[in-house]
This record gives sequence, C-alpha cells and structure tokens, in this order.
Amino acid sequence: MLLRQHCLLNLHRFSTPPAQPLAAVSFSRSSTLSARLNPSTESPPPLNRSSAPNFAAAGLLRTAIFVPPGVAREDVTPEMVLPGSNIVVGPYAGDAQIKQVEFVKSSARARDCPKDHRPEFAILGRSNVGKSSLINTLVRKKEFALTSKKPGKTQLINHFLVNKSWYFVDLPGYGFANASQSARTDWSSFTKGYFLNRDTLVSVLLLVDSSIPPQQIDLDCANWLGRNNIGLTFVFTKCDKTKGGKGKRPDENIKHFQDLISNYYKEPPPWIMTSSVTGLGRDELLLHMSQLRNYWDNDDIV
Ligand SMILES: Nc1nc2c(ncn2[C@@H]2O[C@H](COP(=O)(O)OP(=O)(O)OP(=O)(O)O)[C@@H](O)[C@H]2O)c(=O)[nH]1
Ligand SMILES: [Mg+2]
Repeated sequence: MLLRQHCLLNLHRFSTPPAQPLAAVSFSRSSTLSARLNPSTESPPPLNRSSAPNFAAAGLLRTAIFVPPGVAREDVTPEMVLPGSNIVVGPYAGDAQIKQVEFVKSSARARDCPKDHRPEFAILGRSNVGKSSLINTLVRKKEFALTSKKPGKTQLINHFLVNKSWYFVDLPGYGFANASQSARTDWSSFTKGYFLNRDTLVSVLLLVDSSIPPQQIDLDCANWLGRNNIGLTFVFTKCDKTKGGKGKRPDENIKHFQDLISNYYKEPPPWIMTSSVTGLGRDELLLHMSQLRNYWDNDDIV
C-alpha cells in the first residue's frame, strides 16, 4: 500500500524513461546489497541535466538505475524510480516510517557493539559531511544525534534503535584534518574492524558532500568498501547549497563524482540526493532502506 501511494505521488515528476537496460541482475543477497567492483565495466551514460528550474526537482537527473530484489530490469517503469535518485522501488519496500527511536549505546570498539542481531545501517562519511544531521532529519528530532560546526564531533560508534527493530549507526567521520596521525590510524583500524566483522550490517550509507568537488578520500573509501564487498548507498548531502559559492553546483559535483566512480562498479550502486535543511530525499531514503532491510530480514533467502 505504501509503495503504491508513493509511486502515484511521484508519477508526475518523471518525463523520461529509465537509463539504458543493463544486464539482468541476479538477486543473491550479496550481489544485491553490495556494490561490486568491476574495473573493466564501461561508464554508464552521462547524467542528463534536469530542465526543471528548481534543483529539488532534480529527480530527473538519471544514470544507470539500481534495481532492487524482486524486480526484473525489463519491468521497470519511470514511476518506480525514486525522485532525486537512481533507485527503483520494489516489492520489499514498506513500513518506512520511524515511529520510535532511542539511543542505545556508544562503543569505543567494534566488539562492544550491541549483539542482538538486529539489522543495521552505518552512516559513514568525511567529518562535517552531515552524518549526525542526516540522522536528526530522518528521525525528525532536531538534536538527537550531536551535530557541530567543528569537525570530529562524533568519536564513537553510536547505536540508535528504531521502532525496536533495527539500528542506525553514527560513526566517526574520516579525513578529520586536525587529527593527529595516530588518531587517524586508530580511526581507520577500529572502523574497518567494524565493517569487516559486523554480520548484521545491511548497508553503509556513504555520505558525500555535494556542495564541494569530489574528494579523493571519499573515492578511496568507496573503493575500499567495494573491494570488501560491503553494500553501500551513496547519499549526497547539502543539496540545498545552490547559492553564493564560487564552486560548482551540487548537481555538477554529483555528476562529476558519479563519472569518477562509474568504472569501479559492475552493477550501479544506489545513490540519492538529500538535504538536512529542506528534508529533500528523506522519505525516499527511508523507503529505500526499508526495502534493503525487509529483503535482509526475509528468512526464505539463503
Ligand atoms: N546547508 C546544509 N548544511 C548542513 C547539512 N547537513 C549538515 N549541515 C551542516 O554541516 C555541519 C556538520 O554537520 P554534522 O551533522 O555535525 O556533520 P558530521 O558528519 O556528523 O560531523 P562529525 O561528527 O564531526 O564527523 C553543521 O554545521 C550542519 O549544520 C545540509 O543538508 N545542508
Ligand atoms: Mg557527527
């Protein structure tokens, strides 16, 4: 029901068909939830610039689409693609609303994290990219996760329990310019330990600041996750920052970033545009997370 309502709601926003068909996707858990590396794959076609005057309507931007479990690529229609993303909504989408959220614990080491086997999404990105702000936006609480103008505010692995059934995990940012070399090394080993050993991790939300040009450290991080077969969704933050800057616009930075990573992936990873200021992408991201989670939760899948 939720899916149907959502699709109807967005029907009018699309005027273009999805990107060129790619090879059929096999729906094993690892292939679907992971963005797999394939250095030899040709680049997807360039993004089409939205003709809409309002950047928030840039759902018309498109690239190779992400097809979730339960959907055949040839059955995809434009209405099934979430606005401001390349994500197709499939039959596993549903129960996306956040009714309740509570802070559970902060852990200094991966082995101290909750052990109750609930599925979780890790929020990862450079310091100051907007990880804590995104969590606040998704849960609709202004100061739920601590935010700061000073990079490096979040220093521990923080677990937030949603609807008593799944977790958000707020991680320390990487690339904190003022951190000492030893602090950076510590960050790297403890966060990598978390990723490599966390069986309940459904997907990483890798946040990328769309208000600045692509950063090598983000590309390196995406590459590392891909090499280790860890599923990710690119979440472009700060898409509201369209005015005043000397640099390029968010949609130009996003396109550039996608061009740079396109060769790494055999199947296009999901990506979505967001803003914690305007709420752009909030409902769409939650719906996407619901389909990954429900698929992960499905006991029938081996
Ligand atoms: N304009 C705009 N500013 C944002 C957005 N998201 C975050 N910010 C600002 O960016 C700064 C950093 O936000 P945080 O959410 O604390 O970033 P973080 O990634 O959690 O930072 P660390 O915990 O230090 O790694 C704050 O000043 C936020 O208000 C956004 O979508 N748009
Ligand atoms: Mg933070």
